[in-house]
Amino acid sequence: MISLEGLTKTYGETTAVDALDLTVAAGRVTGFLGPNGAGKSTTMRMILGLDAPTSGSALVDGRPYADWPVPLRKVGALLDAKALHPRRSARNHLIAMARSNGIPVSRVDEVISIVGLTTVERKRAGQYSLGMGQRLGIAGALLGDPEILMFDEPVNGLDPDGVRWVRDLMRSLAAEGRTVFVSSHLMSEMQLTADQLAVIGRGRLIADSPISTVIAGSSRSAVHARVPVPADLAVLRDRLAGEAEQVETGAGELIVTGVPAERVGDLAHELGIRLHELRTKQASLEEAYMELTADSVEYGVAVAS
Ligand SMILES: Nc1ncnc2c1ncn2[C@@H]1O[C@H](COP(=O)(O)OP(=O)(O)OP(=O)(O)O)[C@@H](O)[C@H]1O
Repeated sequence: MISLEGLTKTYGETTAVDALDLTVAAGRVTGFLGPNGAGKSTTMRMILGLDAPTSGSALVDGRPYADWPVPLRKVGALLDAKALHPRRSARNHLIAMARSNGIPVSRVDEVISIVGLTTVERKRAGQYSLGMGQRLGIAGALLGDPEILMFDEPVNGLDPDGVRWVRDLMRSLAAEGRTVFVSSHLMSEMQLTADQLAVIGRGRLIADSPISTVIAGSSRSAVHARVPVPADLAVLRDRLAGEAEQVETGAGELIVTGVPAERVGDLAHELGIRLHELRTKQASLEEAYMELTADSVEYGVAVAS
């Protein structure tokens, strides 16, 4: 488990992370989302003790990362896949990491095989493609067989096969009961990978909810009710107007937000109105995310109105 309490980091005038309270639980994948510059990497760096908080705390299983006797066995992280010695082979890089953390070299062979780098393990890291570097970074994160894993943009540069592999890996790590905390800008991928979402903007927490709640909360998630008799459509619309967030009338249908399909169905039944279709159209995570962060985008492009 990762616990952030009042976590704050300022760099001069910039508040990168602003009084963040967040618990990242074990046994699920928590997606860490937010626009560029929102403070995701800074938060992850503070969890690993690479940056000191200005105030507040970041604890892993109740203690600061550096207080664990062998931190790499507690938390494995991929923060910057390019932070490698270019002349060192993947194998030697991992052996050096293993030795300095008291991890047996046999584990190096295991993780190289898990990430699929066996055929290139003796090649210098400087000659690796972006995707191979990501795989090596993930191997480093897995080296200590840690309970907690953090990945900053792990699918950057991976081909579709690699993206799927990372998704399956994260799901299986969480299924083993580990804490998986992963940042990404790829919403379609997060929708397939994460159980829980922590969304930040300008260093502040915007949402901390199951992914289904984030999607259900979007105004793009709506109930569509097809009503064959126009007079009935108007009656049902007027009845819903009092309790729905929004009721729009389309061609022979009502589009209702803020009221579940069950309620629309029950009301139609009470009013003796026939429905030919009643369905919930879910927003995509991308749509929900764009709404949530609309006020927090710092580096957006001005749109002509
Ligand atoms: N070492 C530093 N010195 C000064 N400012 C910094 C430093 N590190 C980060 N910042 C600033 O802190 C803010 C948060 O940056 P951070 O890299 O944590 O955001 P992020 O959410 O990871 O962004 P991205 O999605 O673009 O990677 C930004 O305004 C950034 O410019």
